[in-house]
Amino acid sequence: MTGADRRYEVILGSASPARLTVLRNAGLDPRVVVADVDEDHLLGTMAAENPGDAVTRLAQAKADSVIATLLNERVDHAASSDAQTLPDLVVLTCDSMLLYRGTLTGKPHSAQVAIEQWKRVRGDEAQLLTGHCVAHIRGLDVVGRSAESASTVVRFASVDDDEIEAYVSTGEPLEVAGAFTLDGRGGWFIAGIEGDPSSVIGIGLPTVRHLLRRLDIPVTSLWSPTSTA
Ligand SMILES: Nc1nc2c(ncn2[C@@H]2O[C@H](COP(=O)(O)OP(=O)(O)OP(=O)(O)O)[C@@H](O)[C@H]2O)c(=O)[nH]1
Repeated sequence: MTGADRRYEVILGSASPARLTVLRNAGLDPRVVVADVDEDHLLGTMAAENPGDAVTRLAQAKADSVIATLLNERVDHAASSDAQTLPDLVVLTCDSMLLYRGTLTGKPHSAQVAIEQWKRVRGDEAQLLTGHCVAHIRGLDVVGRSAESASTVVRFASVDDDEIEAYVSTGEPLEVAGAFTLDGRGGWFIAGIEGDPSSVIGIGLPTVRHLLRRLDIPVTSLWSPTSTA
């Protein structure tokens, strides 16, 4: 049986509504299983790591957490029937951070930090890094894993203080990496990007396609049936 013939269930190991929307708009209908990872603690142990490797390691840690949850589910199921009869699982996890002048930043979490972030980057450019991990589970075994990061140059417009205050007051930038959204109100203030827009929003479609191909899984075999089919 080739990768194109097998039945898969896609698992998005993320609480990110943006990642879910990107995947649904791109033809997948993932089940969400949120990872339980202390990202700040893990990041603290990776100070010396290359930034791209750091976000990839975070994505892999999220994958480890989600895989453990899924295998526990399956072990319970296997007690009552053969786990081999279950569909294969494709697990997707990510971690996004902004790299600016050598410093990685995640979500601001507060208005003050978001305002400071915008006043630093306005009129300048930075890289939005997203680490990706793809894992393939068959029965009770992880039969494949691949991971890599994607980098997109983001050019920030020369926004004025009033625009920054107005944007931050919406609350939108507080819980997104780099304190901006490309596909939301932040879009007014992004002068341009060089690279994959989906990776900026949270999950890079070309990167995931490439990682799936490494596991001999065509992304088209994961697509939901089209309404015209
Ligand atoms: N809508 C939108 N969200 C963005 C953008 N840039 C970053 N984000 C979000 O910022 C968040 C980055 O934080 P992460 O730690 O990678 O992910 P998370 O939201 O904590 O969710 P987990 O995957 O469960 O850790 C993600 O939810 C991204 O989707 C953007 O341009 N648009």
